[in-house]
Formats: sequence, structure tokens, C-alpha cells
Amino acid sequence: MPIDPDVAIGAELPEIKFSWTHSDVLLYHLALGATELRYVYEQGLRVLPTFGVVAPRFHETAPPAVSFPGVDVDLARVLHGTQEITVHAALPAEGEAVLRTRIADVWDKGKAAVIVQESTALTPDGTALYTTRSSIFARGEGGFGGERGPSGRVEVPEREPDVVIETPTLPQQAYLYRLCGDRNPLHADPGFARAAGFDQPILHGLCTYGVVCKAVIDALLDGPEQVLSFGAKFAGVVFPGETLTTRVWRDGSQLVLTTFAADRPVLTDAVLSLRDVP
Ligand SMILES: CCCCCCC[C@@H](O)CC(=O)SCCNC(=O)CCNC(=O)[C@H](O)C(C)(C)COP(=O)(O)OP(=O)(O)OC[C@H]1O[C@@H](n2cnc3c(N)ncnc32)[C@H](O)[C@@H]1OP(=O)(O)O
Repeated sequence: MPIDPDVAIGAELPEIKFSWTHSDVLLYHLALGATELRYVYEQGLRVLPTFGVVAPRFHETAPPAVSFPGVDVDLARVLHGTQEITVHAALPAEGEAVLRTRIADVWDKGKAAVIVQESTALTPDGTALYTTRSSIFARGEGGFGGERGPSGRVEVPEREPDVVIETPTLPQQAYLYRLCGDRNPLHADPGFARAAGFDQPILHGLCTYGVVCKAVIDALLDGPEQVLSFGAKFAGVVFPGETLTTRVWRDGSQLVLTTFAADRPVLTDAVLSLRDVP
């Protein structure tokens, strides 16, 4: 059975020990389309909080395998569903850490399975650097008799957005972003993309996630250190070269946002929470 929730839920995945340098951070920022000196030059480098989600596998060159205890799914069926990161302190430009991950839930959506993972990155002295919660949406893998799970909708205010941000992506964005540790052929190989049901390769969800987080920081915040957490649902695919339109509402100590590509929602249920920076 490709999915066995009794085995999967609660399973601990092997720890990942990892380290990163300025060069990794610079490449990550460039792959998001950064041109600002504070993101692309090692002196005075500011680290985007979303770097945390790619840092553990940054040097991976093989396509990801969707194979965990109780889960064995063809990569072509899988889409990134949701992503959240909470950074307990601003990320340094270099360091080392260990990532501990468990499968938190497996939901049965009938036509799909949603596999939820939670991870914590700890520094060598045991301090929690950041935590993440993410899900993958495995098409055609539902119907195993599991619970349906929550719908997880975030209310968007009815008023007009406080700010609207336009962010172009590059035609070669996915080719660049592959160098940040996700060599899923879905983002480069037209034949693989067609077999997965798309007319052309699609952009990595985590690339959209990083591009939008950066755009919001640059438009509205004092810097990346002000982000406590950022979570979003990948509600629609983005094709490299499309322009992203992000509608942002201020809501106390958080920002609620929705991102569109053309008129299609691509990031929904998106909330960026602010840290009090002294
Ligand atoms: C170990 C490594 C593993 C590999 C990790 C991934 C590697 C990466 O390289 C892969 C990627 O980056 S893929 C690119 C990023 N992701 C996307 O583009 C997905 C975009 N989303 C979609 O196409 C649709 O929303 C779609 C198709 C996701 C859902 O659309 P529909 O089929 O129309 O579903 P819908 O009828 O709207 O909802 C059915 C139930 O599913 C829940 N749901 C919907 N979208 C979800 C999402 N994105 N994440 C989690 N759950 C989601 C709905 O809530 C609904 O459940 P319920 O009825 O209980 O509310």
C-alpha cells in the first residue's frame, strides 16, 4: 500500500545534519530574483527567513524521493501543498544545525492524500533555530480510509487590500531555483511535466513562497529580521516568467496576503507574523 497512515503518522525521519555559508545564502537570494546589495553581497548580508526551509537540503543534487515510513509515492503525483516557517531568531549568514522531522498527519482527501511534516532545526548547542510545518499533496493517493483533516482557511478581510505588490518572475527562474537543492524534474523537463499533467514545467512552490516573502519584506517591513513566521497554501501553479500580484492586508501584528498569477490565486491562506524588533 503506497500510504499506510498507521505507520506514517508520528514516524520520525532520519536526522539531517547540515551547514551553510554566505555563498549558499547569496545563491538562494539570486534564485529568488534578488538584485539588492543587502541580499547579494556578503558584507552586510541580510538573510531571508525562508532560507530556513531550503538550508537542510541545499546541496542535494538528486530529485527528491517521496519515500518515508508508511509513504511511498511517485514523485510525478506530488505537489507541494503548504509551507510554514517560524524563525525563533533571525537566521545567521552561516552556521550548522541538525534537522529533526516527524510526520505529523496524513489526511485522506478522497482524490488525494495530504502528508504533513513538522521539523525543528537545532544549533549544535541544542537551541531551536526555526521550526517548519509543510504538506505535500499526493494526487490520486487518497481513499485509504483515513481522516479528511482540516480545510485550514484563513479569512481575508472584505475591504480593499492596504498594499498591492507586483513581482515579475524570470523565464529561467526554475532553472536557477533548482540549484537550491530541489532537482524535481517537474520544474525543468517538459516531458516529465506533461506526464504530471502540465503543459510546461512549473515553478517550485518554495520559489514562489520565497519571492513573495521577500517582496512583502521589501515593500512593508524594516528588514527580514522582522519576520517571526510565514505560512501559505500553494493554491495554484505558477509558470516561470509570470508576474505575481500580492494583495496585502495589515491585521494587528500580522499581514494577511493572497497572491495571484494572471487572475489565478496561487498563494492563499497566507499569513506573515511580525516579531517585535527592539
Ligand atoms: C520529500 C520531498 C517531497 C517533494 C516535495 C515537493 C517538491 C516540489 O518540487 C514540488 C513543487 O514545488 S510543486 C509546485 C508548488 N505547488 C503547486 O503548484 C500546487 C498548486 N495547487 C494546486 O494545483 C491545487 O491547489 C491542488 C492540485 C493542490 C488542489 O486542487 P484540487 O485538486 O482542485 O483540490 P480541491 O478540490 O481544491 O481541494 C480538495 C481538498 O484538498 C485540500 N487542499 C487543496 N489544496 C491544497 C493544498 N495546496 N495543500 C493542502 N491541502 C489542499 C482542500 O482543503 C480540500 O480538502 P477539504 O475538502 O477537506 O477542505
